[in-house]
Amino acid sequence: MSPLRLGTRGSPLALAQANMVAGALRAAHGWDEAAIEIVAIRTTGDRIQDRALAEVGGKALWTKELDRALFDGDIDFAVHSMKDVETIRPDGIVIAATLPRADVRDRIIGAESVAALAEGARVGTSSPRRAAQLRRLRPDLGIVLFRGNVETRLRKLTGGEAEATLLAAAGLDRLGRADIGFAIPIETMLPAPAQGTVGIETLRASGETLRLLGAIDHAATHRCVLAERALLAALGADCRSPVAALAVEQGGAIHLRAELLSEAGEEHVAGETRFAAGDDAAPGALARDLLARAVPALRALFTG
Ligand SMILES: NCc1[nH]cc(CCC(=O)O)c1CC(=O)O
Repeated sequence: MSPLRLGTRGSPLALAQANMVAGALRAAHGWDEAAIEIVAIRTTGDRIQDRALAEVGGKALWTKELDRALFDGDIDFAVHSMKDVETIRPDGIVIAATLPRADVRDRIIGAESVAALAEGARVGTSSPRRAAQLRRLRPDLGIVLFRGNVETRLRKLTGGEAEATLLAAAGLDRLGRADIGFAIPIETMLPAPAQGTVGIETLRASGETLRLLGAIDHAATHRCVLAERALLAALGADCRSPVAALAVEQGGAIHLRAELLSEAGEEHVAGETRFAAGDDAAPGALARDLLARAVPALRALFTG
């Protein structure tokens, strides 16, 4: 059998996640090391390091090159942090499987909590959601742009470019950095949609590959990711919008919480809904409820 080609970005986190997927597939199918070949592909998002991605304007910054490799047949499937995957995907590409969700929380590095930050402290982040949530909680804080992978951001912190930074617990854990930072409770900061989830995409028409990937799907995580992404779609939002959302499934019911913020955090609307897994209309209904309750200036940030 020729090896299955796994496409991934080349960052240390992306490679760690690619190896988790390869390991899960080998275990599920009893394959040896040679059954999967890891193909690292540089994306536009990896190339542009000096600007806030929200300013770059291009679409599908983390996925375009991997999508093309799928369509060109250069890879059989692609592994992504689902948090970074565009809300609207090209026709023909499907999420074949998701790994079990990791810790969904953000961690703060440089202080024990958001409340414990010194008056006027600078916090480095490039995430509009984190910046807005921080400003809402602590209008006195300064937000400075932090781009780059996890190691780069930690180096900027050590270099004194900010007093603190926020990073996803899932990424730190997967990079073997479970030792740093303090988890922020989700009641204080709701995470980004799909935070902590690794997804595997392939062509809808890939037949046998789709079936092989399905063997490692964690169904509850998959349903929660789809619910969070359906909310984003109904809002007309993407991974650069100041939106937080978290779905949790328990006993066949999904609890979906969400929050919209203005960029400076002064406007805010939050809501939640509970629905039976399989009720595909519920996330969109929550999105419309949030938009209806948002003040016009906040609603204007979304096109849904
Ligand atoms: N936007 C970058 C990104 N995409 C996924 C993760 C972490 C892993 C995850 O949330 O699944 C990170 C880093 C971070 O936000 O700290």
